[in-house]
Amino acid sequence: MAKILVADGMDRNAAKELTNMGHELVIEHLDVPELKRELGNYDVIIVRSATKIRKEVIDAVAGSNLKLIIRAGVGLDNIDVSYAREKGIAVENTPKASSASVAELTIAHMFSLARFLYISNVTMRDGMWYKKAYKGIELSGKTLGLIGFGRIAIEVAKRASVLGMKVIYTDIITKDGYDEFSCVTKEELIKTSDFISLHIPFIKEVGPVLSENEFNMMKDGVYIVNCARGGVVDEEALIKALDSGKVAGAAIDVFEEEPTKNKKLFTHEKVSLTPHIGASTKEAQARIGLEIIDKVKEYF
Ligand SMILES: NC(=O)c1ccc[n+]([C@@H]2O[C@H](COP(=O)([O-])OP(=O)(O)OC[C@H]3O[C@@H](n4cnc5c(N)ncnc54)[C@H](O)[C@@H]3O)[C@@H](O)[C@H]2O)c1
Ligand SMILES: O=C(O)CC[C@@H](O)C(=O)O
Repeated sequence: MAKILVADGMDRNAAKELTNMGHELVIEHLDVPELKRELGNYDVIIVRSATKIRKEVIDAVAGSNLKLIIRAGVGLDNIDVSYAREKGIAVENTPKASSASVAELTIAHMFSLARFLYISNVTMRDGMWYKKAYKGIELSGKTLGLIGFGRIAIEVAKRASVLGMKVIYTDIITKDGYDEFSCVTKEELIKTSDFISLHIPFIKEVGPVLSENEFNMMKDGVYIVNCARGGVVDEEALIKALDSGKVAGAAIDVFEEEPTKNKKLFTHEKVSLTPHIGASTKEAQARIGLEIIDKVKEYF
């Protein structure tokens, strides 16, 4: 049986099930010095995005009891994965569970931008009635360009096409079986999309895939949605493009630093914001819980 540290919370039913299976669960968020001191006493740690497991933590616990790091989610950018594996610590994630939830948030953000939902909720609370200022657009008939065409983007594409959008995508890997959507080059996507939504991992060595150069190539009045990772869009270049009017609006769930301190971005009148909640639905968290149970069963 395993001693498991649940560092960033998890679905209550799944936690109960792990306990019923005989595992010992401690539910507590630890900071880096505490992780370095205490993580070696556990067999497994389960994290979401708040806990970072970097080289210094891995070095402190290498050769201890710790055998498995489970990322309750998709992105592994908060863990030094190859270094952990080099030190004999397995790393697993739960990649399938949240795709529908993130896709729904992406679509919600597109509506929010198109119809000023995010800003009219603010100004009306201040007693304003800016009816004339909020002349929106329909999503129907617009071109949605998806950068990355994996699990989440495919769910976005299906929903967007039902709304009457033309969906195009670009990916570094060829994707078969999606003839209803057009695969194009990144450059063509950037030049022809009315909405651009990103669904790729953040890779430090690659850096942002949308920077000043890409913004300059876009249609005037384009909308940007990022429910993928902070860092895949250059925040300063985005602010500049919003200020110039090149970008009509941006919806952002994920930030270069979280919680974000980029005041210019989070107070911008053309930005629809959520605090990294793509996977934060009851259904996604319940499915993630089930995937976690399967992962623990594989090892213990
Ligand atoms: N906002 C949230 O709460 C939330 C929740 C889950 C996942 N995510 C993010 O969404 C990302 C996508 O998740 P997924 O499950 O669809 O992953 P996935 O692995 O199924 O799909 C990612 C796709 O991006 C492609 N890709 C990678 N780099 C690319 C690049 N530079 N240009 C074009 N294509 C590229 C890959 O080939 C792959 O097809 C995750 O990496 C994660 O960072 C965010
Ligand atoms: O765990 C979270 O809160 C976010 C998860 C999400 O970004 C992911 O990559 O799965």
